[in-house]
Amino acid sequence: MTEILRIAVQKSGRLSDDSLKLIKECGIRFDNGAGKLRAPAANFPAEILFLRDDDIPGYVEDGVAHLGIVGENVAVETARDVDTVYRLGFSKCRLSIGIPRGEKYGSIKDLHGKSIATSYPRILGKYLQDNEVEAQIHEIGGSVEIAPSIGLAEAVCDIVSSGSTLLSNGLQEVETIFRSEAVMIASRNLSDTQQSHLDQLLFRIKSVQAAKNNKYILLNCPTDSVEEVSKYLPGMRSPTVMPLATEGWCSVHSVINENDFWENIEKIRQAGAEGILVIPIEKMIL
Ligand SMILES: Nc1ncnc2c1ncn2[C@@H]1O[C@H](COP(=O)(O)OP(=O)(O)OP(=O)(O)O)[C@@H](O)[C@H]1O
Ligand SMILES: O=P(O)(O)OC[C@H]1O[C@H](OP(=O)(O)OP(=O)(O)O)[C@H](O)[C@@H]1O
Ligand SMILES: [Mg+2]
Repeated sequence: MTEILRIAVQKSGRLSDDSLKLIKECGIRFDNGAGKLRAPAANFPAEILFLRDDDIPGYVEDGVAHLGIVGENVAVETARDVDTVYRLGFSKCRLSIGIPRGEKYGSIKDLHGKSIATSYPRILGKYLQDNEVEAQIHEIGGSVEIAPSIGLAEAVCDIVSSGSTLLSNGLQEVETIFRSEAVMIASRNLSDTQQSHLDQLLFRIKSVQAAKNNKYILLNCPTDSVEEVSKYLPGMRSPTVMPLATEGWCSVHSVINENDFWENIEKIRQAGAEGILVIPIEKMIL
């Protein structure tokens, strides 16, 4: 068995750019020249395969690819025997039911006896079954939102992000049945060596994501305020505090989480901080 990791990514589509960016941010270099469907990594025991996203779970199940990056919607719909090893946080979208705009909608029960066009018959079928609704599922490969306007079905179930595709096809979103983001899936029969390569890769991904979720912050504050300011800047262990040349003032350095950023910045300012600088972090090793 080959000991390198074959990582399958979408060749061209919504997942492609972010998947390749993530691999590159993990320090893995490869040459993906135009039209190339396989690219060996120069500095990691891996090879990148460029495939149709729907095919990726099957390749990973068969062990032809060892890892894959797909939307969770595809991972669940294809129902292959693979492990979801990491949620990657990009390509967030939802699978929703849409009906012609202006039509009345009370609950999913309203779809009883109707026909619904979708590329996700398994996820939709389970949702309908769980809600004891009997509807006719009409499976189509794409351009699903066109279905009601050409008389193919009375409702649709497709991916929604901004909602603009539904809107421009005269549809309204009435029910969200699944929330998705890109996930990394892995084959269930990796060798010990491949598992250790995967552990290394996941460690790098976590470091990249931690860096994205945090900022490095530097500020000046009166020495008397250091304790109050530090309450909002726990940092990785505790903030670094250094005296300024101006007596009675300090410089405080720390890390601040993106989610708490605006709320904490306001409190830090009220505590007397000034000259606040916020700098992106490239990697963060936890
Ligand atoms: N509008 C969107 N916003 C965010 N994520 C999306 C959006 N549309 C799709 N996705 C996510 O990206 C994945 C790939 O979408 P894309 O439209 O590129 O697939 P595709 O047309 O089936 O591609 P392929 O040609 O590889 O089969 C989807 O399975 C979903 O997880
Ligand atoms: O809510 P929105 O922001 O409009 O996004 C939803 C649309 O995005 C996807 O299609 P995509 O544009 O990737 O084209 P495709 O149908 O060729 O895959 C999806 O199939 C929807 O049609
Ligand atoms: Mg596809």
